[in-house]
Amino acid sequence: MKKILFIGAGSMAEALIQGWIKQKVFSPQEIYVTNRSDKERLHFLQETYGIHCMFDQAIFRQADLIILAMKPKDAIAAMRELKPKITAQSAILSILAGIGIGTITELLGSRPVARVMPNTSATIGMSASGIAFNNEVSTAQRILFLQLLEAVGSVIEVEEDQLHAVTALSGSGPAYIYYLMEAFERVGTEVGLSKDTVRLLMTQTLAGTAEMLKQSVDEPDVLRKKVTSPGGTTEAGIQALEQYQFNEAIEACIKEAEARSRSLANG
Ligand SMILES: NC(=O)C1=CN([C@@H]2O[C@H](COP(=O)(O)OP(=O)(O)OC[C@H]3O[C@@H](n4cnc5c(N)ncnc54)[C@H](O)[C@@H]3O)[C@@H](O)[C@H]2O)C=CC1
Ligand SMILES: O=C(O)[C@@H]1CCC=N1
Repeated sequence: MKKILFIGAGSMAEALIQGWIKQKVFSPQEIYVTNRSDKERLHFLQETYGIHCMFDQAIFRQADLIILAMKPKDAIAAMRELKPKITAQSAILSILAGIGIGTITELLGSRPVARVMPNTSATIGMSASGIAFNNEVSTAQRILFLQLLEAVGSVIEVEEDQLHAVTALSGSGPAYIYYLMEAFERVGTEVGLSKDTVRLLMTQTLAGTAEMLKQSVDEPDVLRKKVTSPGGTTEAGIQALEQYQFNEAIEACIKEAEARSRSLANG
């Protein structure tokens, strides 16, 4: 039986735990989770998923895989605390935004490290993840890491430096879409629909356009123009988006998030 140890028990850790249990990648008995001090949170996770939150410190030395899932701002101190507790054999899967593999091996010693940027859609097995490996990761471990992320969504291998852009786009991406949905629901009710009606219409519209983008040979601009009747409603809506600098807003959103990821790397 494997031993998977989460250091950090927040929303992303829970998304992976829930996804991996649901997809039967790991049994609850194989998952151990700890955090800094929030025992109530740990008990919630134990009660909800049947994982271990109270366990012998020996688990740190027996862990086959350690998942770094604390906040970047807490990561350096957390890894300093962790180093004496673990052996050189444990592989690391880090989901820490911004924190480089070099920093991890500096603090935890040379060992196989996979750096992953998933997103919270891992909860329902639909994460979009980017992954990068250091040279210590064997071919077998690389296959295992990719299988772990494929079990909770799509995964693509990138250069480590590209993970800053991955974080800005798909790591943070769900929040941008939720923010968009909040606006649709706010304005949709102002123009006479119930919140539930807007939720149904717009979740289906988002799902449908996502599937169109996956299945169609057309580029997004071609698909957009197929919706935009000259002088019609869509044209009026797009003109309003241009008037309020939609493209500039999206550019700033992604570039600011990418820059923040790089700043997290510098502590
Ligand atoms: N929330 C998201 O959508 C995503 C988050 N991430 C990354 O996942 C990591 C966790 O993010 P969230 O779950 O959102 O944060 P969170 O704030 O919900 O959870 C952070 C966890 O780390 C624990 N922690 C802090 N210091 C610790 C220490 N010294 N030892 C052990 N545990 C410690 C906290 O107790 C808490 O359980 C971050 O590095 C973030 O960049 C990556 C992809 C998506
Ligand atoms: O907001 C954050 O920093 C984390 C990383 C990507 C999504 N959430």
